[in-house]
Amino acid sequence: MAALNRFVRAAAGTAARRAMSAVASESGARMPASIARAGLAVPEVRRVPAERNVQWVFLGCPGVGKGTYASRLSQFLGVPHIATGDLVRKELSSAGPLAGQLEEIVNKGKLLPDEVIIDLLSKRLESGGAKGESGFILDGFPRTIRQAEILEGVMDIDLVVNLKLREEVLIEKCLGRRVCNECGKNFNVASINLKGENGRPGISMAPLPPPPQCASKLITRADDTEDVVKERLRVYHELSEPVEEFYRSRGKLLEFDLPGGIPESWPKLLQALNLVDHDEKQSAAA
Ligand SMILES: Nc1ncnc2c1ncn2[C@@H]1O[C@H](COP(=O)(O)OP(=O)(O)O)[C@@H](O)[C@H]1O
Repeated sequence: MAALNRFVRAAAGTAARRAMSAVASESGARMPASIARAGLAVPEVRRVPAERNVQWVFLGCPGVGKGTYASRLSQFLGVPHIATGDLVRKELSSAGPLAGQLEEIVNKGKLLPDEVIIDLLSKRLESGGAKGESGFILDGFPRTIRQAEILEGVMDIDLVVNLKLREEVLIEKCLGRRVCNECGKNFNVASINLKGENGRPGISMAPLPPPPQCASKLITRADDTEDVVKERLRVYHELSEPVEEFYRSRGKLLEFDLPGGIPESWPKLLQALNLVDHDEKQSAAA
């Protein structure tokens, strides 16, 4: 647990603090051209120091699309997309000594202990840093106030994007999610069409079909059953929602209501992040 110790000691402000921030900001640190172009002169929360890449966090309920948009944005900005859910699933498939116990927790829709997650994340950041990675988009972390406090103690998080969707859509999206067991990409068979009511706008989301090479390799996550999804939502409201306030009170939270599927949401998200200038809006929509 050396990596965990380093992360936790870092939170207390020891020498490891410098090591962890070095991991996040060393070699090749630069401002991506897209950000430089966009200027990021808008709200304070979107300021990124010129000497390093972005360090952003995606928050949001299960099924909201954190993985989809964090992954797109990471390609757009040239920074790694680090999803703790993916790290957990990799660990579960590794047949390590703890895999069985961890799997039981995950499949009940509960959160893993903070220490386990911090260990996985710390190792991932270290190996990325050794390969010259800089900056990140974190997805699925932090999910508790304690995780947020530890992260805040060791890294400068520039911006936290809070994705939001109606709860009935979240459940349908989780139940419709399929994952390619070879490349790990997510697809969705759900076709969502909810009418607006009581002042709320309607929402339509087309299915996200897999390409032919993934079509025969699709699996459903063991924690994407209706009961487990409802438990994950309950856990989110109880333990993870307070993390939104943690960042809101620090002026770092950007709330983003998804207006629909990827074709409508992606260009609007880029605009909300001030990552496209006027000429680029057309091509971003493509
Ligand atoms: N930061 C975290 N803290 C505790 N447990 C986590 C964390 N990230 C992932 N997990 C575990 O991995 C599971 C899957 O995570 P993820 O793919 O992010 O799910 P979701 O679709 O619910 O956002 C979670 O339900 C939880 O058991």
